[in-house]
Amino acid sequence: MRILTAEQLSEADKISIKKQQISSEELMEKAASLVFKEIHNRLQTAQIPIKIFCGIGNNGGDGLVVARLLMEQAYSVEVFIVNYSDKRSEDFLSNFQKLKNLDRVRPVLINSETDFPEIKSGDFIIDAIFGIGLNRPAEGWVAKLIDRLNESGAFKLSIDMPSGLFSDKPTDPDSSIIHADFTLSFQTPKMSFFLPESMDYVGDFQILDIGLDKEYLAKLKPQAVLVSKGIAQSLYKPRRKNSHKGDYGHLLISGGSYGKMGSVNLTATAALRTGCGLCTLYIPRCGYEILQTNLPEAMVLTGDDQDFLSGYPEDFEPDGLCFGMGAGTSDKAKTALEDMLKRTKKPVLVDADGLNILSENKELLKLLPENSVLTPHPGELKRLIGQWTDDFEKLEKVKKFSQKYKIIVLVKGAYTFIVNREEVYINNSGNPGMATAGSGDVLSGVIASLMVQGYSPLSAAVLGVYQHGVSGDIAASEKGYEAIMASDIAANMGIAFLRLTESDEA
Ligand SMILES: NC(=O)C1=CN([C@@H]2O[C@H](COP(=O)(O)OP(=O)(O)OC[C@H]3O[C@@H](n4cnc5c(N)ncnc54)[C@H](O)[C@@H]3O)[C@@H](O)[C@H]2O)[C@@H](O)CC1
Ligand SMILES: Nc1ncnc2c1ncn2[C@@H]1O[C@H](COP(=O)(O)OP(=O)(O)O)[C@@H](O)[C@H]1O
Ligand SMILES: [K+]
Repeated sequence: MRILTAEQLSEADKISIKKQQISSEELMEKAASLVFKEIHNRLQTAQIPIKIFCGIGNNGGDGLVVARLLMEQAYSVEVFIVNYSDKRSEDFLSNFQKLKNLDRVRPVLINSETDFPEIKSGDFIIDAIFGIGLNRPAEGWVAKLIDRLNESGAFKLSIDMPSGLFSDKPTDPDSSIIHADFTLSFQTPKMSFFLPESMDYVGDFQILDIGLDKEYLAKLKPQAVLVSKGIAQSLYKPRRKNSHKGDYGHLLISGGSYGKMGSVNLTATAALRTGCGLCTLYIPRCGYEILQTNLPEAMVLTGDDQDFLSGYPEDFEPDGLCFGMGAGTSDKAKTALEDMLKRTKKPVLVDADGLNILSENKELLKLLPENSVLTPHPGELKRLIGQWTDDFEKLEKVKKFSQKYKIIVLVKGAYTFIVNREEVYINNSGNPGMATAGSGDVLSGVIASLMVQGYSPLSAAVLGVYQHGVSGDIAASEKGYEAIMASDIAANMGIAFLRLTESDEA
């Protein structure tokens, strides 16, 4: 699914109306009917008090259509017009008239704080105040109304956008924004749904296909692409019957230090569970017995130092390299990274302390082979690219950084962003149970394993992040969020690949 801006979407509305020879009112009726169906499916005519707050633009128009359709099914509906301006949109006005014609309803105009209705925690609120037309933060009594709705404890369903939230630019966190429990959004998800600063306003969300012109939408340059199972399936390369371990690549994982050998174990386990043919670990001496005992499938080479990573194995030509987990940032580890980068022309994956070493020694960034993959979490990212003022600026900085060094950069989080120059992918699989020590180490193993199996670094990153999340979701369904350990994410990778190749009907 492609993420488009408010501007692109309103242009697409216009083009679709023209091409499909329908009126904008008909498009609104269609869009709002989809919202109504979702509500009706869930409520099944339950007589809970529904309070619909409508602005005076087209988002408000949607709310009016939903109100009418709910009333036709004998729901208990009260409609409030958030009358902040007299510049009502045409489609708002015609739907306002249609609603008044029902004569079972008297929409209440809210013109100031004194008109606010009482809102009880058992109410069901439909928020149709502002949609993608928001052009400044909510102010005055409208802001107070939003605050009041938030404080009410009532369930809040937002149409298209939580009111007060911008779709594709930063929103001032001190402004008033609906804290939706659920958002039903039209045609495509919006960028702010995925950014850590704004995702909490959206609640769970669902996208409703309102039938905008597919041909036109396909031509638009998206802000980002949401990674779906379909995309992951299109990247997947099935294993051939006529193949042997040499066909699936030899990965060298370099990391670890005294007390942190577990990270290498996790990365290597994940890499082997993701199908690389051979896996060699390059580690400090203290890890030799640990890893040879724990993971017989991996081969182990050690450097000269007992506790820290040092040097780089002589006469060794793996198909790909993964550096950094548990490595520490000692001078020896820095030299180990430098030696590795000087010896390889193939894209590498750098994670964890490898990233911290790059942050402290920026000259090493120039040694990264083209299309190398960096996998920072926000803390590591900050050290690499510097502070940002908001999530949109962060994304722009990451794009520039990716362009400058010709590399692929992940921004890990609840939604992981995969940035390849101007191109952005957003991953939607995974769950909060994965916020646990070592799950990033597992991710590195998964991506690096795919890289040595002949996937391009970008495909490996997109498919790897998606599969990592699916594997975490399988672990969550078996164990619950709290009990997930990083090793469970690695352990479920096989099932995640089985799921990937299953058709959805199955
Ligand atoms: N035919 C269409 O264009 C369709 C539009 N749809 C709905 O239309 C919405 C967009 O409608 P609009 O463009 O009318 O905009 P909105 O309804 O989102 O906002 C209403 C108007 O309020 C004004 N405004 C913005 N920020 C404000 C603020 N902080 N305080 C006071 N006034 C402010 C703006 O002038 C804006 O046009 C979408 O989110 C969606 O819900 C859907 O019905 C699908 C079809
Ligand atoms: N709330 C969440 N929802 C989905 N995925 C998450 C969540 N929290 C963390 N993750 C995933 O878990 C991994 C954590 O990586 P990282 O912070 O590097 O952990 P560690 O350093 O302990 O290995 C990332 O891939 C991230 O996307
Ligand atoms: K809204």
